[in-house]
Amino acid sequence: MSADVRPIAEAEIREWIQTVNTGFLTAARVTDSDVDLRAKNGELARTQGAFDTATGRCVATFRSFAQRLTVPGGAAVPSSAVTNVTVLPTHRRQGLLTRMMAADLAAARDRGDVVSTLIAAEFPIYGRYGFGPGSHTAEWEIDVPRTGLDRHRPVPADGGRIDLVDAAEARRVGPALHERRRAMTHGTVDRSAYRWDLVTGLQEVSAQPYREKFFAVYRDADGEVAGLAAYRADDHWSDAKIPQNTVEVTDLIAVTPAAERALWHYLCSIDWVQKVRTGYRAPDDLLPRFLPDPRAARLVTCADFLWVRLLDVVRALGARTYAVPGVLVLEVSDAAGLAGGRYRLDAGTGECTRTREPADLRLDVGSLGSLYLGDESAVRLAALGLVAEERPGAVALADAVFRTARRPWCPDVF
Ligand SMILES: CC(=O)SCCNC(=O)CCNC(=O)[C@H](O)C(C)(C)COP(=O)(O)OP(=O)(O)OC[C@H]1O[C@@H](n2cnc3c(N)ncnc32)[C@H](O)[C@@H]1OP(=O)(O)O
Repeated sequence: MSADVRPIAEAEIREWIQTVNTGFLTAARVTDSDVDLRAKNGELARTQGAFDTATGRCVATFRSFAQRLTVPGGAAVPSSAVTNVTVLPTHRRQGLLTRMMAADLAAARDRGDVVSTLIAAEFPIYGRYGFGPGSHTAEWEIDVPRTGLDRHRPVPADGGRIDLVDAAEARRVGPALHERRRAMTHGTVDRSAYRWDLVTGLQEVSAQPYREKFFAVYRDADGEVAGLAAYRADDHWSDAKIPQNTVEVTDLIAVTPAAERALWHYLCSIDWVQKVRTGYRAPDDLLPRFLPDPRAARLVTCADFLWVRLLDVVRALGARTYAVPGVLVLEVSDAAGLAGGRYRLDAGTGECTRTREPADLRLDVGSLGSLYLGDESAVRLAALGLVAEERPGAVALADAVFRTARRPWCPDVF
């Protein structure tokens, strides 16, 4: 079967969304509102489709959009975020994703994007295109009675206060809070106005119907908003008429540890609630240690999350800061020919340049993507045979240079 791969036209949006829904195993029918939202919020030039040459039908989809990724030290680099990747089951393993990805990465590099990012549906898909797992995510289930928290005193002890607000108020205060957190958390990406509309129910797409939530805002002792939690609860009672509700947290944005602590305490203090599912958090989240008994928080998910593909090594490595000084010469291989070469990183000055000096380490661009945000250990990659040491001590130095005290975290799904 042959297919043409190209950006879609406006008249093809409906069929393109239907293909996304089918590829993601969602039977939802595409509505006029879905089409309008995609037309307003997607750049058609960056929205690719593959069209079967025999039938003319859209059989594969791919989209990228402009994003900002916070790197260690707090700078934000321009990223091309990849999403809505699907190939119909009838057309898989014929190279369609490979063609769409090649076109998108080349365009992103030509545009001047420093990295490309995505959240992989399955681990084995994207390594071949030069992406590496750059951050991880974790989820806990809290056994509330076991926490040891005093659930009869949910009011913050630090002079702050918590108020329940409606979705419109959450939509109003949320973006500034999210931006503050993005600037202080490497691995975080910006959240668009469109996404804010979706998570607060102001807009809805048929493939992901909105379910009502509660929103709690934390204000510190000075009255400044420093945290927001969005959550839902189910309605379970035992035969003995004992409430056994579970709270599912969909978002908890805090810009101070005090706000974070107060919101978790609040969520664990709601009458009837026996369990709290935290939603995706940082793998080194403070949460378990906020509880008098941290074992009450059982880790239920720990997996790779944000994948990073370096497109411009000089700008990428030059944008972040490093834990310790040191000079490393990296020989980076890139099968796609986009970012390969030999680079000299001076971690003391933060400068990265192309060089002809002998290499200290050899690695491929995906492994550099795994090191980039500070999550992965060079020592571990060397043990796996993914980093080769050309100068004794270079692996240990790379480990010290690249890693960060707190692990990167991307709270947003895109
Ligand atoms: C960022 C996001 O949107 S993540 C969402 C990804 N989409 C999904 O998971 C939806 C369901 N899956 C699909 O739609 C498709 O299988 C895709 C998009 C993952 C792959 O599309 P395809 O057109 O089949 O990929 P393509 O033919 O270009 O495959 C290239 C290579 O990757 C391999 N590959 C592709 N998908 C997978 C997979 N899921 N697991 C393991 N290997 C895979 C292929 O076997 C092939 O390897 P080969 O060259 O050694 O034969």
